[in-house]
Amino acid sequence: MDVGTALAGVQVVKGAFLLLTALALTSYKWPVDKPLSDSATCDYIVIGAGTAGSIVANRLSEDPRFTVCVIEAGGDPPLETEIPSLFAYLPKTYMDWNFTSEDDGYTAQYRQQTYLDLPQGKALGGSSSIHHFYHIRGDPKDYDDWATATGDDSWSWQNLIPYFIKSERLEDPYILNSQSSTYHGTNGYMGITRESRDLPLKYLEAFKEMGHKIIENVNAGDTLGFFLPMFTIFGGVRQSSAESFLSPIKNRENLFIMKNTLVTKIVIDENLQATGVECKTSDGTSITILAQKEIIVSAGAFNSPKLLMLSGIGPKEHLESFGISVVSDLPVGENSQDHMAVILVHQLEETNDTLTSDPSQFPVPTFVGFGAINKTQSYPDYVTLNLISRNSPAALMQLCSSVFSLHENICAQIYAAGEGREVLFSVLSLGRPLSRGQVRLQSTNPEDPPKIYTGFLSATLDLQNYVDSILDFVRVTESSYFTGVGAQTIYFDFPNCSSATNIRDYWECYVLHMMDTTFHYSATCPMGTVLDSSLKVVGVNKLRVVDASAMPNLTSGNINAAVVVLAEKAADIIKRSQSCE
Ligand SMILES: Cc1cc2nc3c(=O)[nH]c(=O)nc-3n(C[C@H](O)[C@H](O)[C@H](O)COP(=O)(O)OP(=O)(O)OC[C@H]3O[C@@H](n4cnc5c(N)ncnc54)[C@H](O)[C@@H]3O)c2cc1C
Repeated sequence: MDVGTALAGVQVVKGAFLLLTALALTSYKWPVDKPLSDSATCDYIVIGAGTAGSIVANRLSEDPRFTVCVIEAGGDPPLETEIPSLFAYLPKTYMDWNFTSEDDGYTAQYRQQTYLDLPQGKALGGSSSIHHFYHIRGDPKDYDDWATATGDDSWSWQNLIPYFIKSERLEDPYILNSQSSTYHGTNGYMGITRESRDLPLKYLEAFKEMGHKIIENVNAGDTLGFFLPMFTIFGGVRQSSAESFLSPIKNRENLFIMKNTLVTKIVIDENLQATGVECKTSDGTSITILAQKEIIVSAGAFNSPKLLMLSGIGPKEHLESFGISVVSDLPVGENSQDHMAVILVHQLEETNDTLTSDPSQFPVPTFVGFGAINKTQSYPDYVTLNLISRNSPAALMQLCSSVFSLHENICAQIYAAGEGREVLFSVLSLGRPLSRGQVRLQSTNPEDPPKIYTGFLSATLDLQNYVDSILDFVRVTESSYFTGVGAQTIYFDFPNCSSATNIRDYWECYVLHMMDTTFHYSATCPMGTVLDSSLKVVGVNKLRVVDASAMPNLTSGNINAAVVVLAEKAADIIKRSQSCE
């Protein structure tokens, strides 16, 4: 099979899903569309019903005295978003904003196109309706650094634990009977389960032999080691924020969700107070909705800074270059962070068995590792998500070319490696990269995408840290299991790397060829500079940002759990400020 055939197969399945979507099989689950008329007034307006927006809308509408209006650019998530094994079919569809990175002369230079696809969800649930289910809170240091950046200790790991607990409904007898059960909730809205297949266990032992710990519960604060991850899957169904936080409250009378409606501008009056939003409805009509109390921007790490900038909040020079009057001169869009992925592939034992896929589970057995380069350190430098394939070259091809978009020559080599073999497909990222990107306006047209500069490897130390992390990770080939089955690291044949004279040079070159995103866009409107520690936009009243853009820094590992905890705490802050009025 070649990449073209693999992608054509994916397109056929996507086409079939599109036909199914017309039947609206799952529409009964979601809140009905409640279109608002021009000049309608709500107490709270929430822009975007993604991971964060759905949570904020749920918590604020718990108080029946207040009306909460949610304006979401996308529609209902279709059936295929619910089924865990189908995640590879969700990007590059109408549920995706289909953003791409700018060609910065460095990112993705060795791909067919010199940009990266940056999928982001456009539906109720936002990116949690298309994400990959890993539920990993990150390291305590990540949150303690939030507390330092904001000068507010309530953002520390210890002080956020009650919010993690509040959101969760964990179903895992082993963890719930262990000492770390106190870190988990069993009554929250968001169902959580854990990898239960045995296949990853031999890998955990192999990494243990190399000096890594096997961690029982990475979400309890001790992160350095390898472990079976938790997932936002429950009862075989995706636990998007829409499924978890909106579906159960779809009949609340004070909750108004307007779907397929794009917010184009935040209206800010002469007293620097946010008073409403301009939007374009599904039939193209422009209307204004007014907010009595507050506006909460939860449009995600690319669209939130774009919307602020279109509304006059952002770097003065940049806004003025588009003729936008400056309301508050802030470094919006300047601290963009993401986990750059490097794909590593190991070929293991021969096998004719193919794993039977259970649609209700994460598609393949998986394990995760947090490693440190400096072995005396107590927090991780790198994170690896590891997927196991057995005699399934087509599944590997889908990962390579559809989930990620690597060069077709590389995908062809991965396909060949997977025929009749077990393969370990690993996604390695620095937990806390130093590189920073930027989000900028392309134009003043709200329908144009923003310009996104990933900034990957712009901090030169990151490249060295990737190489050190890879060298630490691939030591596993010396373990008994790997040597026993004659495992091989796949050293791809990159023409540009032929001049590498030593292994470090080769891995440097490798990183440049095998880079992609892990979809953890964040920190573009961070607390500490753009926002204060209660997520209020500096210099503007009645306006907060609550989503991945509000993080001062990335958390190690996948970030959905961090966005959830941020939104839970934000809702509490807003409710408390209400009761003080
Ligand atoms: C492909 C993919 C895989 C991922 N895998 C994982 C994983 O396995 N584990 C993990 O922890 N994290 C994962 N993530 C990351 C995680 O899902 C996101 O970080 C998280 O969902 C971001 O939440 P958010 O609230 O900031 O934004 P989003 O959830 O993206 O929500 C933003 C919402 O705002 C809406 N919106 C935007 N602009 C406007 C506008 N102008 N008007 C109206 N509505 C608007 C959008 O349509 C969207 O619904 C993944 C992400 C992607 C894309």
